[in-house]
Amino acid sequence: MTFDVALQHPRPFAPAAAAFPPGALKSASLRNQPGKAIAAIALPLENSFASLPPDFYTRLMPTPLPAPYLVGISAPAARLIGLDPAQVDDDTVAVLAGSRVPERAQPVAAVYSGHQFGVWAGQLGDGRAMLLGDVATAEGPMELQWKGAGMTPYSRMGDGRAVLRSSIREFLCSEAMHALGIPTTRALSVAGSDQGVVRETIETAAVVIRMAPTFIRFGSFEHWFHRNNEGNLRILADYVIDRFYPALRDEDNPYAALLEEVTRRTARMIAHWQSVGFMHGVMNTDNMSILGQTLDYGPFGFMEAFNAQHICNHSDHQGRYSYAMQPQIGHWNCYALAQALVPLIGEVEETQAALDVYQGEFATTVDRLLHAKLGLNQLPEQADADRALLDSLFGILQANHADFTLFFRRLSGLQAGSNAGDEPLRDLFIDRPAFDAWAQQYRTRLLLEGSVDAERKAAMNAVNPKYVLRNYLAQGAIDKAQQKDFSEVARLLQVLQSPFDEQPENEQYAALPPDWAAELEVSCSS
Ligand SMILES: Nc1ncnc2c1ncn2[C@@H]1O[C@H](COP(=O)(O)OP(=O)(O)OP(=O)(O)O)[C@@H](O)[C@H]1O
Ligand SMILES: [Mg+2]
Repeated sequence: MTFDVALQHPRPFAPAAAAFPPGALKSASLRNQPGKAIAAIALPLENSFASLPPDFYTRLMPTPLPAPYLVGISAPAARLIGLDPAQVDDDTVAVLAGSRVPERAQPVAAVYSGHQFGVWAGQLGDGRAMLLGDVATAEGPMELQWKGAGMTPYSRMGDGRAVLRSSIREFLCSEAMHALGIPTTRALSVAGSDQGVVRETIETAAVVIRMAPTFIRFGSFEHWFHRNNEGNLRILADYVIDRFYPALRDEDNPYAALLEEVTRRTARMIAHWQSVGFMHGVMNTDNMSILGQTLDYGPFGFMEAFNAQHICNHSDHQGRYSYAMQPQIGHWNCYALAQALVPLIGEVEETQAALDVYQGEFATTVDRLLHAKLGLNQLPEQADADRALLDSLFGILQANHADFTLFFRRLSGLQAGSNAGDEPLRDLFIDRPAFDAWAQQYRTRLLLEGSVDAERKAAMNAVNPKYVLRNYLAQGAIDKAQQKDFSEVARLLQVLQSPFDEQPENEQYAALPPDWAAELEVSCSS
């Protein structure tokens, strides 16, 4: 399938405003009363983000949840920040829940704006997320953020809380995506409480601790652009460049270089999503990380029965964020960021040039990833024929609604010289002759490059996951957790942390969804 990344721009670039009013925005006032800081765990926290002027955030304290308990912890994420996952005592759980604040924490909620479903939404901000600070790790400074820790000045109509259901989903998927090698924010933990939270029904509250070098979003830049505050726009861009993209400082126009690099990373991230069938569900510009990491796991889904038009977000009536649309929307979102950076870049042409790298970067990455999924080398003279081979593959996957993950995993077992081992693959298709015809083309292509079955199988199994977070698996863990049995959260996490391994004892986690899960719908409610 060729992904179409041509897009309708929201509007032409506006010229940079001649002058910006100084200090256009005062930071929102603090609504939460500061609580008492208690050294529950001795995290050596700094807060680099809080060194920005106060316009960028509000200092505040989380609202404690009563009697918190641990629902899940990611051992690798814990070790990354120097925590021993086996030593989680009550004080630590209280910190993970936002019920206690580490002594060195300087909690802040950040302001941002954004485009939601293609429409300018104005000011949003961390309505339920709060940054504790950052910790030095082997991978560089890592910010820790509570999600669901109470109201902030940016909560608007919301209650500042997150429910157990959505928190488990975010926790599991963050770590699953990381294990798949896809750029993403991480998740350290989920802590729950019996405190009720009103959604469609009454659910219970939970807090996830997320980790990322920064949670700055495209919408953080759009915020200052739309307020005509070039001073703060520049402060934010300089902060991001100096801290996260220091090599760009030496470029002739560091702001254009920033846009180009973020555009490239975004294109690559979305190419990775397409390659594993991940659908984000809410690709609003306030959910786009300035680091090109997957951010905000709400109504996401992994493709099961293949349908390029699949919409994983029950509330997305137009299908704006369907699987097939994701590449275009990634470009659209970069456009919104570009618009916000025009005042710093100066030249509209230079801005456009930085944005124009998107299609090429996406196409190159997706082509590389799809070749790897098929176990094929990229041969220049075969480029057109390979495109046709991929087009016909996606055509039969679509026509047969074949399971995306199982197809690619089983494909590694196909033999180049014989159809003797085809049955598990053929079984995924209703139209078996269509599969046979495609398999014959594929075999011809394998033989052309002298592909060796065993080598190809090993290489394909290293890129085609066996285990992804299917909605029904997440739901099974959630159902048990809602009965206070957290064992399935732990087990599923463990399975998903090695998605490419065979794990014979966990075969059932690679199975097709049961009938009851076919109509499972995921809403924005979280
Ligand atoms: N329960 C809530 N209480 C307060 N604000 C909320 C709540 N749910 C969402 N928001 C806010 O609504 C806006 C858009 O919500 P969205 O679902 O994209 O974000 P989120 O899931 O809360 O957070 P994040 O993007 O940090 O993962 C954000 O400003 C978010 O903080
Ligand atoms: Mg969000």
